[in-house]
This record gives sequence, structure tokens and C-alpha cells, in this order.
Amino acid sequence: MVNYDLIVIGFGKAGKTLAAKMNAAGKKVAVIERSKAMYGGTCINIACIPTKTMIVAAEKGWSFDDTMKERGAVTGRLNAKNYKMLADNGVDVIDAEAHFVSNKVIEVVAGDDRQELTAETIVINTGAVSNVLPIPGLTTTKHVYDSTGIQTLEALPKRLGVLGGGNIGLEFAGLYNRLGSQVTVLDAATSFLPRVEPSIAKLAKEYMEEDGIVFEQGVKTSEVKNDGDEVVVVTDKGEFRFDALLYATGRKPNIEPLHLENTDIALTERGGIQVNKHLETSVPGVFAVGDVNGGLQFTYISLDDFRIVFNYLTGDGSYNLETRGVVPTAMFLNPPLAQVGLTEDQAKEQGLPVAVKEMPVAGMPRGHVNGDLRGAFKAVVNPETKEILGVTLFGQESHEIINLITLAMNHHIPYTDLAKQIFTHPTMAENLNDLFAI
Ligand SMILES: Cc1cc2nc3c(=O)[nH]c(=O)nc-3n(C[C@H](O)[C@H](O)[C@H](O)COP(=O)(O)OP(=O)(O)OC[C@H]3O[C@@H](n4cnc5c(N)ncnc54)[C@H](O)[C@@H]3O)c2cc1C
Ligand SMILES: NC(=O)c1ccc[n+]([C@@H]2O[C@H](COP(=O)([O-])OP(=O)(O)OC[C@H]3O[C@@H](n4cnc5c(N)ncnc54)[C@H](O)[C@@H]3O)[C@@H](O)[C@H]2O)c1
Repeated sequence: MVNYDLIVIGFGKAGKTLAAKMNAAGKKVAVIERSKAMYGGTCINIACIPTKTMIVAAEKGWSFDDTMKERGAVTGRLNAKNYKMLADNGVDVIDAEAHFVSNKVIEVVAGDDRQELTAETIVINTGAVSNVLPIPGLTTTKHVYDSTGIQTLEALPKRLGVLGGGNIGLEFAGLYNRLGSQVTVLDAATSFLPRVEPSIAKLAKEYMEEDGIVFEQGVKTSEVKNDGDEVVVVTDKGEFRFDALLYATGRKPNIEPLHLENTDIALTERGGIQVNKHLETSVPGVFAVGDVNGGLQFTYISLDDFRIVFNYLTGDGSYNLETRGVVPTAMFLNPPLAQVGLTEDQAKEQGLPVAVKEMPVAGMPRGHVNGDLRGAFKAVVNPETKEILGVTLFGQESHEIINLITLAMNHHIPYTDLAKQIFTHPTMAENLNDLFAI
């Protein structure tokens, strides 16, 4: 049995950051990763980085082949950098799949090689996998992909179907539309982006439709099959025919390979690993970080999970799930759509005093400079306490500016301060002066 101070299972954002920090502090650390193609984790190799690289390349008007080449070059570079960051500094990166044998004993298996490892602290960081809905034919039909598979296409599909109108579905819909595919989104939800401010969600859908994307909301899919080389999606709204189909109907915590049945690690009702506010599981000394604990599925949440565990292991544990601030989100549509805090309806449901302001990008000087007048900003504030309750930004640079609002909210900066702050000009951020003049 090999003994470590810290074992991290999975090369995710939280785990790799914790491994680097603890290694630098003189601890004996191992990171177990089952695929060399995943050094650096999901974000680097098959998620945020490759998809945004493709979106940016497509926005520049690059061809499908050049977009794919760029994707490969960027992910390859970052994968190698991530491996070196750990391995060259003395972390044992073990190329193997990890299973629990008991609460604190892990077996690593690589081909015929098996080894048992143990550690005082074990961190599970195995991410999430695509939900495969029980739709007959979904896994057996040719030219049907999840978000990983769709990134390996060798030719641009003329007609792309997208099952699911969430983050992944819409980002790929926009991307393939730009690259030249005819895209149809089939979404089970009756409303489009139900958690976004309704007026902004309506605009976002209108723009995607203007760009040529077709939406079918409230669709029930009963079968997926091939007719020759075509993919046929059978629904209650008729049959749809495509050259390729992407299914993007959520992702679920990746626990299956871990053999948690050999441990006392408890799961939540929704299949994530149950954790307390310090992200410790029901087994003391074993933590679950990132997508696998069933929390919000974002790379920056995984990074923040690192902060929580690191603070618990080396500090006073005062930074934890209960003291985490508000969490911004950004969807990389055209233009990007970013949100933080509450929508107007959510604030009213909470019985808060609410004042709102919405401004079209068409009235913003930088919108004219950018030659892109699409979008709108909306702010929801408490006029009594002067707190910002929530903001939705839909326009160029929204994914950047939302971080400024998050900072203001977390530090309880009154919105009236943003209304009179000096901003550089001409920028999209300067419009916060007018947005918060409520
Ligand atoms: C297409 C797509 C686009 C996305 N875009 C964004 C975005 O723009 N911004 C954003 O913030 N988030 C985005 N996300 C979500 C984000 O990628 C995830 O929330 C994040 O990567 C989760 O990281 P993690 O730390 O949980 O672990 P991961 O990075 O998922 O790492 C888990 C690792 O564990 C390994 N592993 C699993 N089981 C075992 C085992 N038993 N033994 C050994 N190794 C194992 C896996 O191979 C993997 O490398 C996107 C997701 C997808 C799918
Ligand atoms: N920019 C980003 O930050 C970003 C980008 C991509 C992914 N992500 C993360 O990845 C997670 C997973 O993304 P996702 O898009 O798979 O999940 P999601 O939860 O965002 O969306 C799932 C969609 O599938 C639809 N759906 C469910 N069942 C269906 C069915 N039978 N037929 C048709 N549609 C159906 C839902 O109505 C919903 O619109 C996101 O929640 C997000 O946390 C983040």
C-alpha cells in the first residue's frame, strides 16, 4: 500500500489546484486521471476552452476545418501545460482509473496493473457525464453525439438537430449556425431559457431565429433512428430529419466508476455526492469537489470548491458554502448573455421592494462603435436599501462586465455608486452609469 498525504481522483479544476498548492506546501500528493486526453480536466479538453475557441474562430469567419484545427491546437497546448504544472513539480500523476476499496483505500487500475493507495485526505473530483435519456435509439443511431462527440466531426453537417435548449444546446446551435449548418433546436421545455429575464430571453430567441436557427419548444421525443444516413427524430410534433444530432439534456455527477458501494460515502437524492458546507463527505477526510457533488456545474464553481477545501485543511474553515457570494453566469451566445442575482420576478416572489431599469444596446455609444446594436441590459435593485438584487446583461462584453457587478454585489456597494462611477469611454461598461440611474 502506498501512502500519500493527499490523493485527488480526477484532474478537475478544484483537484489540480489543490494538488499544486499542497505539493508546494511540502505534502506528498497524487492525482489519478484515467485518460491522458483529459489532463487538465473537462474544461480544458472537451468543454469551456474548446467550445469557446470554436465560437471565437467561427465569429472570425473561419472555415469548419480551420476552426477544428484551432480547437485541437489550443486544447493540446493547455493539456500539456496542465500535466507539466503538476508532474514537473513533483506531484505523482497516475494514469489509471480509481475505485474505492474501502473508505480510505483506493485501487488504481491501468490495464493489468493494479495498486492500492491510501491518504489522510482524499478528494473526489471526477466531474459529470452527459445525461443519456431513455429515448429508444439514442445510443444506437449513427451520427448522434453528445457534447464531446460533436467536437470530433470530420465534416460540417448540413442539417444539425440539437436536443435540449440549455447552455450546451444553445452554444452549439449558435456555433454550428455560424459555421454554416442549418440548425434546429428541439427542447422539451415549453418556454425558452426559463430562468432568464423574460424580456431578454425573448430577445435572445428572436436573434437566434433571425440568424436562421429554428426552435421547437415543448417537444416530446419518442424515438431516434436512421433512415439511410439521415438521423430521424420522432416527436409529438412530427418527424425531424438531420445529418447529425447533438443531445444536450443535462449532465449528471460521474460516480459510477468510483465503486462508492464499498464506502460509507452517501449520495444526495439527485445522485451527487453528499457534502457538508466544507465539501466533506459523510466519510471524514474524504471531500467531493466540482460537478460530482451535484452543485452548480461551472469551472469557476469547481475552482471555488478548491478555495473551500483549502481553507478547511489549512485555515479556519470560515470560507465555506454558507459564506460563498453570488454566482454569475455567462452563456456564450451572439451576443453573450450574462446574469447574476435575482430576476425581477424572483425578487418580487421574495417580497422585496423592487425597482428596475432596462436599456437597449441600440442606445449605447459603444454598441454603435462595435457595429452591433443587438441586446439589452436590465437591473433589479432594492430602492430602500440601495442594494443591487440582480442584473442581466445581453450585449457585447457582457461576460466580462458581469464580474464587475458581482464584485459590487458581494461587497454591498450601493447601485447609486455605480450610477456615478467614472468609467472609461467608449465602453459597454460605461452604460452602468445610466442603468443604475434608477
Ligand atoms: C460542452 C461544455 C461546455 C461548457 N462550458 C463551460 C463554460 O463556458 N464555462 C464554465 O464555467 N463551465 C462550462 N462547462 C462546465 C464545466 O466544464 C464543468 O463544470 C467543469 O469542467 C467541471 O470540472 P470538475 O472540477 O468537476 O471536474 P472535471 O474537469 O470534469 O474533471 C474530472 C476528471 O476526472 C476524470 N475521472 C473521472 N472518473 C475517474 C476515475 N474513476 N478515476 C480517475 N479519473 C477519473 C475524468 O477523466 C476528468 O478528467 C461546460 C461543460 C460542457 C460539457
Ligand atoms: N457557458 C457556460 O457556463 C456553460 C456552457 C455549457 C455548459 N455549461 C454547464 O453544463 C451544464 C449542462 O448543460 P446542458 O445544456 O446539458 O444542461 P441544461 O440543464 O442547461 O439544459 C438541458 C436542456 O435540455 C432540455 N431537455 C431535457 N429533457 C429533454 C428532452 N427529453 N428532449 C428535449 N430537451 C430536453 C431542457 O429543457 C433544457 O433546456 C449546464 O447546466 C452548465 O452548468 C455551462
